[in-house]
Amino acid sequence: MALWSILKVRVRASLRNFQRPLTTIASRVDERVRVRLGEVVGSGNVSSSLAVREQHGRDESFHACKPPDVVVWPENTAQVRQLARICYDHSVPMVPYGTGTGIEGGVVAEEGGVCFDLSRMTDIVDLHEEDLDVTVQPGVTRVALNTHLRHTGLWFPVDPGADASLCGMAATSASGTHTTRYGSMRENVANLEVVLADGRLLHTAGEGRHTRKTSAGYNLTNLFVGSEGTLGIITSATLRLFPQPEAVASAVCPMPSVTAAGECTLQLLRSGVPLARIELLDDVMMDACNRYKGLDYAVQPTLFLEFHGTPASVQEQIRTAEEVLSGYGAGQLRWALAASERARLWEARHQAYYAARALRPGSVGYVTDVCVPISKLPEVITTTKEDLIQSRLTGPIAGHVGDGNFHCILAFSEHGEQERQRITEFCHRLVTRALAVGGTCTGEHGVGVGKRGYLLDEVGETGLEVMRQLKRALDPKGLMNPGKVV
Ligand SMILES: Cc1cc2c(cc1C)N(C[C@H](O)[C@H](O)[C@H](O)COP(=O)(O)OP(=O)(O)OC[C@H]1O[C@@H](n3cnc4c(N)ncnc43)[C@H](O)[C@@H]1O)c1[nH]c(=O)[nH]c(=O)c1N2
Ligand SMILES: CC(C)CC(=O)C(=O)O
Ligand SMILES: [Mn+2]
Repeated sequence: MALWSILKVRVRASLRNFQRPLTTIASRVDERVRVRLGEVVGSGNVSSSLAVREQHGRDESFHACKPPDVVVWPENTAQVRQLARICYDHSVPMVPYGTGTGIEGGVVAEEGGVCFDLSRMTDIVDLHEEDLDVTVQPGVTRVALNTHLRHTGLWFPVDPGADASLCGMAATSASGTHTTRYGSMRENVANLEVVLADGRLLHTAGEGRHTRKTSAGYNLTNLFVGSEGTLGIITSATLRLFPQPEAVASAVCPMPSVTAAGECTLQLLRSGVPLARIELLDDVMMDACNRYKGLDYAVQPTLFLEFHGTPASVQEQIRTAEEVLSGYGAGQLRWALAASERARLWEARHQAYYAARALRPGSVGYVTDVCVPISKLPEVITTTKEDLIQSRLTGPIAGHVGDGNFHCILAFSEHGEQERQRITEFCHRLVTRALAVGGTCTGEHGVGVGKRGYLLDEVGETGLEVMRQLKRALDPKGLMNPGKVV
């Protein structure tokens, strides 16, 4: 098929996703099943109310709501296993739900079924301070964990903007602004407890094991990291912890262009400065953040930087970074040294999504999430900025540039058909551009329903077939979060 025809088919498929109305799929959960589910969790922990189902049938993205038939709130792993067994016996789909902050429609109940809301499993089960690790249940969020750890001198660094559940973060292979230094969920999960579709219990690294490394057999832990609820329900995660840095300094640094910011980022990474954070916000994003958070930063492409270490090492890192920055035309750095100032700065970055949408009150957000080899970042981000202008789209750019990962946040009105089409076409061009230079269609948000059409291009026929074989082996009836990823 000619390239143009492929593009048209893809765009049409994406538009269908956009336009799908809120639908209620014929219930596959009959009264008999509902009663059995209620017997496991108790009547206060199961609901078929439309409001509750609609709330669970969508995430924070534009993807159309499809409510599950029933929502259950298990309180422990034994209950999750019993519920899964009932669903398995009756061939009912299961959709795990963390905090619903996903961006690719991961919790949308494509085929109805039972939504497992895990927010009532909130125990921090095992904290091994000497081993630098902790085991948490799926209702524990990243902020709750770090609040709990505050007085231990330890912390968990993976920080998506939202206060997501840590098991949901494992399920989507999330990352955040600290990933450039501390890694994403892929590097920071040591073990997972998983309830499989038929109710069996799996410990991906063996029960009770929490080592820094292992070479014992297949890496089942990282099979489940990023599996988006399609292989099983994560009922606990063992996570690596880090000592809280002794000294921290953050800075805001205006740059002459996104190209200069991208090239400067590369040079900073090559210089060996162990940057704790390096984020790019373009001029439109800076304007949005200023307005949304009442800030007064210059409206131009800007790097947000952070350095961690001993006081002496932070000073040295800053000296090297300033030398590099000045070579790329950086403006005056504005420092945020007090904890409260730093918190304000990073809160503005974490809420970039809402700031972008506030540029158009009442809008919904379409978020892109490409990641490219870091050497390709300046070129891809520059072309993307030009494409945005040519397409007459308002799409602030926010990037975890230290990882080669960036987002355009396209705020649009649900009623503007032509604009939707331009957005879909722009997003398709962006993913194609990223794939062409050895990149990925999603650096951190996952495939969900939004990126399914790109997996084949990215991993190839054999890659996709092996993924599907794994799925069939673990979920032979296709009940785990159907319609997602593969
Ligand atoms: C403002 C803002 C800012 C950001 C983000 C969102 C928003 C609204 N995100 C996206 C989102 O926070 C991220 O994908 C989280 O990992 C989602 O976690 P939830 O608990 O909300 O999962 P949610 O409930 O949304 O589910 C997401 C997927 O995981 C599955 N799932 C959830 N819990 C599970 C469990 N216990 N077992 C098995 N499957 C499970 C679900 O079935 C679904 O497929 C993000 N992301 C990112 O990586 N970096 C970022 O910087 C940001 N920033
Ligand atoms: C909604 C997205 C733009 C959130 C995200 O990944 C980010 O802000 O980095
Ligand atoms: Mn992000």
